Amino acid sequence: MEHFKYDVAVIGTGPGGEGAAMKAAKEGKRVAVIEKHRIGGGCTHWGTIPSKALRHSVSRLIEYKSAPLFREKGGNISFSFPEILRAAESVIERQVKLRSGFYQYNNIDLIEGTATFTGPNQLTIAQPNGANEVIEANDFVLATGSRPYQPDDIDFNHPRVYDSDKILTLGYTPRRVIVYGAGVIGTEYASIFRGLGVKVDLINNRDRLLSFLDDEISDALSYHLRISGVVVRHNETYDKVIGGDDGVELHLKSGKKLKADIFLFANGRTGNTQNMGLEDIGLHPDRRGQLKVDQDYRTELPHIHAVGDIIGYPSLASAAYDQGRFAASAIIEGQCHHQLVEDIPTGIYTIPEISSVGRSESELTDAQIPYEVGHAFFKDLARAQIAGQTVGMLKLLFNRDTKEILGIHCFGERAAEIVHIGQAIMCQKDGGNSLDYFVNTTFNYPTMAEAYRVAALNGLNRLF
Ligand SMILES: Cc1cc2nc3c(=O)[nH]c(=O)nc-3n(C[C@H](O)[C@H](O)[C@H](O)COP(=O)(O)OP(=O)(O)OC[C@H]3O[C@@H](n4cnc5c(N)ncnc54)[C@H](O)[C@@H]3O)c2cc1C
Ligand SMILES: NC(=O)c1ccc[n+]([C@@H]2O[C@H](COP(=O)([O-])OP(=O)(O)OC[C@H]3O[C@@H](n4cnc5c(N)ncnc54)[C@H](O)[C@@H]3O)[C@@H](O)[C@H]2O)c1
Repeated sequence: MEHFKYDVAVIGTGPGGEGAAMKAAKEGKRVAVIEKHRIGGGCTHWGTIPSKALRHSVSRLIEYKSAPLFREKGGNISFSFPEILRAAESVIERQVKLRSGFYQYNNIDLIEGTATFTGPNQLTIAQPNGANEVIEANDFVLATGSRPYQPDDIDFNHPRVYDSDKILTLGYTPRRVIVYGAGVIGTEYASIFRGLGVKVDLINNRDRLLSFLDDEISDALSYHLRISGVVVRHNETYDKVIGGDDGVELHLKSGKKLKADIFLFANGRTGNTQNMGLEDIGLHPDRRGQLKVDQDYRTELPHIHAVGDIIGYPSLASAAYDQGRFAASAIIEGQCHHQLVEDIPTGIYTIPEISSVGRSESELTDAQIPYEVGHAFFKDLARAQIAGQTVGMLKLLFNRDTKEILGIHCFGERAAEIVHIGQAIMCQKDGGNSLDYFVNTTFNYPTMAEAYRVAALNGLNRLF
């Protein structure tokens, strides 16, 4: 039987799938995209977008409560978790509408259903109406994302036990939450719940928070989470989680016991590669559901590419979109002419927000690179004082001989935006990457960007 044949079939409409589909369609390929849920992927529905929208509502609430002008007027504003969820849902709907349009305008066939390989060049798509559609394609891009890792010994069906997907169904504001896992997801959700006034225990199975960050930034996060009221416990591992009618108990291997209204497990993710017939065509995901790819995002089968969370690091929406485009260009041109930037920026939406690009102090010390440090504290910037956002710091690490910027580390309001100013200078070639830029340029005043001038001068003053 003849099946409909495409040049490229993309599975998943998260950032990875979207990047691949758009690039292939723009280059004139006949493209099909298969999605089992709704357009936008985990990024829009369970990951980046909802968590950032929740965090935005909470940080505005904190800002309102701490602004002297509003405090003088009185009025005790508070939000429930379902209320901030509703605000997030409205963003999700706008994203779905926007992204659906992209597929339509670019004449991409969108097929609703779950895709399984039934041959090296064939997909069978189980559709919601029970029908199966079979399509064939010359090339494939797998962009099926990831899901929360769920260890077998924790009962995620218990109504008080949540992961980062299920938490988006929580219908009330708990009084007390245990967040297990102090990676990016755990620390972001700890900030969200604490900002709502919920008592939070954050359990970390390592010895510091987000150890990939510069130590000073990681210490600042610990300090600010702690003074906001989050109880952070390091070097702990769960022994068992017991869900009851009136609460959930966490028993730690160290012998400690904690009780809360809900338990949020946020410790790791697994790639969505199961039940896709991959093994039948010769592709074998590892124990975390991830696939290996080469520099052109090709799996072991050269006509099947994989991007985004299913290939592991960096597992970011930002990177997944680029990877999708690169994979499509490899299909079209035979190889990728671009790669992800070497220094992938980090944007962590805790309260305070964190962002960095480039190397940390300990990495530079280990590499024996002679660097110097320039600091700017938000409390000393006019714009931060006006905005009442005085918690934060920008730190520039630069080569003391060449003044080349080696690392930018920031925490505080809008850190994830601020870091990109420095990133643009850092990636200049032929001497363009120099601290001097920030001293010799004129900044708008008052701005947060001015932090670069302050930090650069601070650093230069340390040279002798
Ligand atoms: C709580 C949380 C917060 C995050 N915050 C950030 C952040 O602030 N910044 C950032 O850059 N990244 C963030 N991330 C990571 C980011 O969301 C992911 O890296 C990104 O979504 C990965 O994109 P993707 O295209 O690989 O997959 P996804 O966005 O997960 O999309 C995969 C899609 O494939 C579909 N699919 C799966 N299997 C099939 C199948 N067999 N057939 C058809 N369709 C299928 C799924 O339904 C889904 O729609 C966060 C993640 C989480 C969980
Ligand atoms: N602001 C952001 O950029 C942002 C926010 C949230 C999440 N994310 C992305 O989501 C990813 C997941 O975050 P996280 O906080 O859950 O985890 P994490 O990456 O910090 O990992 C937590 C721990 O779980 C382990 N682990 C991971 N997957 C596992 C698996 N399948 N089985 C067993 N152990 C596993 C890891 O080794 C680690 O010890 C991050 O890597 C990040 O890229 C990004």
